[in-house]
Amino acid sequence: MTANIFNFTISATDGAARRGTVSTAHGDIRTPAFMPVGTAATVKGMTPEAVRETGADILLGNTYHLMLRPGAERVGRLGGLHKFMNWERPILTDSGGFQVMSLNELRKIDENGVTFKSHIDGQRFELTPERSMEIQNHLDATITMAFDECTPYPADHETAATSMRRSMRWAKRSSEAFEARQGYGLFGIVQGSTYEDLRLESVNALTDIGFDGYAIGGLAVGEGQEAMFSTLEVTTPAMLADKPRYLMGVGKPDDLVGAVMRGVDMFDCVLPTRSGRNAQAFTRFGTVNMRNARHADDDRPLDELCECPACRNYSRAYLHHLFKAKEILGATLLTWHNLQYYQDIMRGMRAAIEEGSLASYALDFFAAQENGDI
Ligand SMILES: O=c1[nH]cnc2cc3nc(NCc4cccs4)[nH]c3cc12
Ligand SMILES: [Zn+2]
Repeated sequence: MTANIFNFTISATDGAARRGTVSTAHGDIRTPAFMPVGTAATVKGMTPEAVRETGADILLGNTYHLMLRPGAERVGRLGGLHKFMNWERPILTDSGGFQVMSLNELRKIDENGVTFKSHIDGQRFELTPERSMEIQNHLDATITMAFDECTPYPADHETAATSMRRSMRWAKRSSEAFEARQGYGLFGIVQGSTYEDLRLESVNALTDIGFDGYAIGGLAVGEGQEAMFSTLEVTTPAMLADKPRYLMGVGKPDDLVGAVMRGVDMFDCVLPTRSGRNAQAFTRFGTVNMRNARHADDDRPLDELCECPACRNYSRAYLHHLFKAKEILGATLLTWHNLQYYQDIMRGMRAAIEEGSLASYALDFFAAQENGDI
């Protein structure tokens, strides 16, 4: 049922992990949640119905791509992203800043925002906190992300402080420009690189502004899992306990389990979809490259225990053939499998938190990843 207010309720906890529900104008999100990435208003190779069948409650859309093509105002005129891509459940859109900085060489950043040239037609664009809020409003995003700067990694303390403080000024401008609507939310983004004092300063600055949820940015940028986890260990305990926590751009299956155990509720990552198109399968026993010749005569399914269409109806030999022949069906089937496997991990953790058995879930998970037969 669609709520008319944006709300987060926690139904169980297990250590630092939380089992919750985010209720929104477009339906509920069961947390811990994984958001498939739908960059250009599509989860590549998947229909929205198929994405729903994997168990996803919410998708991510990219402001940078959509503002360039087909254009934010055009999507707005056509009824917004939900109608445009036929996904009526929650959609979170990012603010565009991260992708301008990571995808576009022809960009300039200053206190006001970022200016850049389109990689499609060379047209000049400007992204500011105010323009980003306007674009995400045209897209009719259920959850809007504040406009921030992801501090490059590594960064010395002074650089990280300067970058984080600019993002906090942009967070304030984002909050002031955001058009609040019943059932819609605005999330702030914590920065501060891997410095505990800066992370705490950023959490406090965002808490003072007041957001519907809080993302942890500036991670999954090459710092490695140990530094990511130690940064989470100092950051999540300082964040409001009754608001959703979203770790941006994460991650591999073991990142998800470790981050949920450290208090994270929401995730997005291109890995399951991008790897699926590149013949890499994520399974409970580890990753499998379906282009490897050893699969050519293997009549077994990818994973006997998986209920996705790829594992129910096809063999490894067939998947191997599809990738060798560069058939589109290979990308579709393996994308479906990877997304369903990611949702199975989230389902497993949601159930484990409800039972108070997340620690043993994690032990079994890591053991199978280590010595499974793949
Ligand atoms: O601080 C951030 N602010 C706003 N968006 C982000 C997205 C992010 N995505 C990753 N990692 C996944 C990656 C995707 C492409 C290159 S790295 N880390 C991220 C950090 C941020
Ligand atoms: Zn499967």
